[in-house]
Amino acid sequence: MSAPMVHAEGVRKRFGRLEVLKGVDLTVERGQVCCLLGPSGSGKSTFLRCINHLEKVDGGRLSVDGQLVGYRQEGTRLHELREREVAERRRDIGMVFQRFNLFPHMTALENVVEAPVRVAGLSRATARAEGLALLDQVGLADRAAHYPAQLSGGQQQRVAIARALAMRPKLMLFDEPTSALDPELVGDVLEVMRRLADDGMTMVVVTHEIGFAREVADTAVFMDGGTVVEAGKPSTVLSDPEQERTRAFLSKVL
Ligand SMILES: Nc1ncnc2c1ncn2[C@@H]1O[C@H](COP(=O)(O)OP(=O)(O)OP(=O)(O)O)[C@@H](O)[C@H]1O
Repeated sequence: MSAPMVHAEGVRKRFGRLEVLKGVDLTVERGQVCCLLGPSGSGKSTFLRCINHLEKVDGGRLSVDGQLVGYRQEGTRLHELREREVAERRRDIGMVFQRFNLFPHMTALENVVEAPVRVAGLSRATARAEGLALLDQVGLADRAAHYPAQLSGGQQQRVAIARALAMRPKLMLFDEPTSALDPELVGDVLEVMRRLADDGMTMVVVTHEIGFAREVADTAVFMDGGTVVEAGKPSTVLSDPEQERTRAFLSKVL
C-alpha cells in the first residue's frame, strides 16, 4: 500500500516564544480532500506552510508523498535538505493563496506558462498548449491575453489555480482561496476546486466555506490552539460534532 500523501505525527512549530503548532496529527490519503477549519490564529496556515516547506517543523514527523519534509533519508540517517532539494520537492506541490499574486506585467497565459518553461524546462510551445488547456479548464479560455488588472478577483484566482496546476502537482494546497473575493465571485472559484476534487486531485484546503467543506471534503478537520480538536467525516464534524469546542466554533460561523 502506498504512503498517504500527507502524514503528520505530533508536528510542532514555534515562532519565538509562541508555540503555534502543539502536536498536530493528521493524515490525508491520495485523491482525498481535507478541509481545515478553525478560528483565526489556530495554526491552519502555519501547518499548510509546513507541508509546503515554507516553514521549518520544530518537532514531530511530517511527510509528504512518503518523504520526510525537510530531510533526505539515507539508510537510518537523516540529512537536512539543501535549498535545491527543497525547491525540487516543492515542484510537486501547488499552492494557492488568499491573494493571487499574479505577475501584473504578464497576461493570464504568460502567468501560467512562466514556471513550466523557466523551472521545469518545458518548450514554450508545449507549455502554451498546456496553459491554454488549463485556462479552458478553469473557464477562462477567452481571457488568455488579458492582464491581471483586466480580470476580476475571481478570475485572477482561477488563473492562480491554473498556474499552480501547470507544474502538474501531486498535491494542491489552498489557503483561504476565496476570503479576499467579493461574495458573488466565490462560487466560480469553488466550482473549479470542486471539479479538481472530482478529477481525483489530493487537496488540503484552509477555508471558512463550511458548505464547500460539507459537500466536497472527505475529511473535515477542526483546529484550535495549535492542535487538531476533531477530525472525521464532514457529516459528523460539521453537522454533529463530538467536541464542545467544535460545536461552539460552528455556532459562531453558521
Ligand atoms: N512568521 C511568523 N512569525 C511570528 N508569528 C507568526 C508567524 N506566522 C504566524 N504567526 C502567528 O502564529 C499564529 C497562528 O497563525 P496562522 O496564520 O497559522 O493561523 P490561522 O489559523 O491560519 O489563522 P488565520 O485564519 O487568521 O490565518 C498567529 O498568532 C500568528 O500571529
